[in-house]
Amino acid sequence: MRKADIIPARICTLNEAVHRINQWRITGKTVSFTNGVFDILHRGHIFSLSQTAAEADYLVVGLNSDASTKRLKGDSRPVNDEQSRALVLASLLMVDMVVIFEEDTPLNLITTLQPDVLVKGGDYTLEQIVGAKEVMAAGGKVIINPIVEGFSTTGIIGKMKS
Ligand SMILES: Nc1ncnc2c1ncn2[C@@H]1O[C@H](COP(=O)(O)OP(=O)(O)OP(=O)(O)O)[C@@H](O)[C@H]1O
Ligand SMILES: O=P(O)(O)O[C@@H]1O[C@H]([C@H](O)CO)[C@@H](O)[C@H](O)[C@@H]1O
Repeated sequence: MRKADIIPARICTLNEAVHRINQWRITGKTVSFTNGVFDILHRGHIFSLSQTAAEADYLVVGLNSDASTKRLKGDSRPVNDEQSRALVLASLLMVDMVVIFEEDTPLNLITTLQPDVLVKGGDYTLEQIVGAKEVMAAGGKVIINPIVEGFSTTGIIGKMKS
């Protein structure tokens, strides 16, 4: 498959994701998962995605839809629409799959995909990480990656406004 075709092919519906992950699992591969809005990509995202990718054979990213993002981060967000954010994530070397979710949280996505490793950034405590209990109950691992200080989408927007 040409590189240009590989990138959009990484953006999956939930059903496509279940099927593809089952294929990966048949060959004994492991899956790590992280989720977020990933609105204006920055080096903190790259660090978090790289940390998550390093934990398993394949990296799946749960991406908040535009409607979910608005409920979570306010009406002025996202800056970039869900298809654009999905394409940017899918174009990253360490990302193997992107699944957009409409809900307020990725709980249904996580319990459906049952990743071996769930990773979130240090802006969350273990108790705050949606899906952590379920992943650990299924024998998986939950990792909180350090925060790269000084990098956030909100901060970038603020700098652009000032
Ligand atoms: N500076 C950072 N260092 C490490 N991880 C980060 C950093 N910023 C965000 N992350 C992680 O990246 C994922 C996506 O976070 P998100 O899209 O909310 O980024 P953000 O820059 O914090 O956005 P916003 O400013 O809109 O809240 C989350 O797992 C979050 O923990
Ligand atoms: O980009 P964010 O704000 O880091 O991503 C949110 O993460 C929430 C987190 O998983 C809670 O434990 C999640 O509930 C929310 O939908 C966003 O993905």
